[in-house]
Amino acid sequence: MRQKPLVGLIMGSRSDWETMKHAAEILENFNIQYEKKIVSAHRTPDLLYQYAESAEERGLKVIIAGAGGAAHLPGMVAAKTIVPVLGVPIKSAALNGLDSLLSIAQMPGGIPVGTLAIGKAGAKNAGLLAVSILANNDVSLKERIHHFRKVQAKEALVEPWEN
Ligand SMILES: Nc1c(C(=O)O)ncn1[C@@H]1O[C@H](COP(=O)(O)O)[C@@H](O)[C@H]1O
Repeated sequence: MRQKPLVGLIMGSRSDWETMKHAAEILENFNIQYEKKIVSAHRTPDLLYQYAESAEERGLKVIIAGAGGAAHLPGMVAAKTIVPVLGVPIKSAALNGLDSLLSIAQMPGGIPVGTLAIGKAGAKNAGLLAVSILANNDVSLKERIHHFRKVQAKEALVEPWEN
């Protein structure tokens, strides 16, 4: 039987997938059950409400939301659920993602969104943060994160003149 998704990976547009696929890659590498979906506060507001309102009872533990420009998606999702929301600012063409970053980060007190860096690194880190949150209740996942960090540290020291 397929397990229920623990992480919801959503994005405002299909054009965000190039960035958000880096979060998906992390979730897949750690073998986390997740679902992915295009949801937009602007273009599909009813779907957004439905998605956010049902997230908790559907068993989602973390939502990763990527959006660019007037990036209202993460904040609006957070307004409608108590499931933790991690926001990924997509690098926009007009303002290089600074618009996305500020739209996601500058939430009013009371409705938190954990904001990551702009673009690929932010998406990757959102995936890793979701894994860390889930690992609080999963010892074997914790061990795998420790292993990931060890491998990463080793790789960081590979010198460019080595072959
Ligand atoms: N920021 C939002 C929201 C939202 O916040 O709900 N919905 C779409 N968008 C963003 O519009 C940008 C351009 O979208 P298109 O490429 O589809 O024109 C995308 O980065 C998307 O996240």
